[in-house]
Amino acid sequence: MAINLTFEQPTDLTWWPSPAKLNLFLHITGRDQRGYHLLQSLFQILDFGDQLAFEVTPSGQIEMCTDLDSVPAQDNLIVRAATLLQQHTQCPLGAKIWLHKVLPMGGGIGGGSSNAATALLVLNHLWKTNLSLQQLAELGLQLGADVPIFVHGKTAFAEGVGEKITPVNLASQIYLVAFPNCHVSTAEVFSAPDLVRDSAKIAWQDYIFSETRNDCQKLVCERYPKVANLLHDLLEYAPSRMTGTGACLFSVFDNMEEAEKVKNKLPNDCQAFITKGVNESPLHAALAKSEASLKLHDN
Ligand SMILES: C[C@@](CO)(OP(=O)(O)O)[C@H](O)COP(=O)(O)OP(=O)(O)OC[C@H]1O[C@@H](n2ccc(N)nc2=O)[C@H](O)[C@@H]1O
Ligand SMILES: Nc1ncnc2c1ncn2[C@@H]1O[C@H](COP(=O)(O)OP(=O)(O)O)[C@@H](O)[C@H]1O
Repeated sequence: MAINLTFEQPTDLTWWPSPAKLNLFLHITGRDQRGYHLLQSLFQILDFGDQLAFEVTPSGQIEMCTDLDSVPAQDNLIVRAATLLQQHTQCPLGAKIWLHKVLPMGGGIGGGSSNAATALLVLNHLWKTNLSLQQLAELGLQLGADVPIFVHGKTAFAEGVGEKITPVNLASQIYLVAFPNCHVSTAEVFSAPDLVRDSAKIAWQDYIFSETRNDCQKLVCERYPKVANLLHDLLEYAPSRMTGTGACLFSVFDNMEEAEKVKNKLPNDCQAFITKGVNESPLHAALAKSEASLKLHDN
């Protein structure tokens, strides 16, 4: 059973990264038999995100410690990921899991999916359940289309509903990510009759930011004036676009100073952060370090 415990941050546990992503472009190229939208998208992993801490317990219980009141424990993607891994591997162990949330939820920056991937990867490590990245990605796909991207932990070109992944190396750029203080439901966007669904397929090698789009952006801007207004402001300063099905927007910069100047001009009620794009998830770097140190201790 999953329960929410009082939020008390541990001081002596390792905090594991759970990074955000951007969709540098998002083209809708059709639909599959279920009606799900077939996409082409460039997922950029960011060096910024939530953090999770884990304590392995012998009880078999999954316990969530968070002040995130809006999501009941049993619906939390972290608990769902832990339970899925536990059931799939018949692992008798449990875990107490702390979440330090900084990413806006339902903003198209993948916070929930990333949290699920961090839970799968770290518990697989701590419980020694030894599933491969591919097996974890397949489990993760049951929780959400973007979970496999975060499990593989590479900036990547994705097709299908996000499960066909080709890692790509992008030059690191600086991103200002801004949340227009409104939530856009993915289901609402994908059920809109006037959504563009017939973009021509491209080869990712041909990717140039200015020649790609987010096919959901026009529709979201028409329905959500807050998104349209913030995008209008950002476009005055830098190349800018919506990520995922919104509502977050991002602007691309060559350096932190320029990004900082624009961030300072944003309205006060607009949550925003500046970070750099990375080709490998900070979680994978942390896991590699931890596994290497375990091997050192074993020898
Ligand atoms: C389009 C992306 C790009 O990153 O948007 P964001 O969620 O990040 O904004 C994601 O792949 C979103 O995937 P995910 O976040 O798992 O979608 P869900 O919330 O499960 O989808 C809600 C509903 O949207 C529809 N849906 C979702 C994904 C998809 N490729 N086609 C769809 O038609 C389905 O009806 C689904 O029931
Ligand atoms: N650990 C979690 N973090 C964020 N959202 C979660 C979590 N668990 C469940 N959810 C639910 O998933 C939804 C989508 O979250 P998120 O991944 O942050 O958005 P998006 O897919 O738009 O990037 C949230 O609105 C929330 O109801």
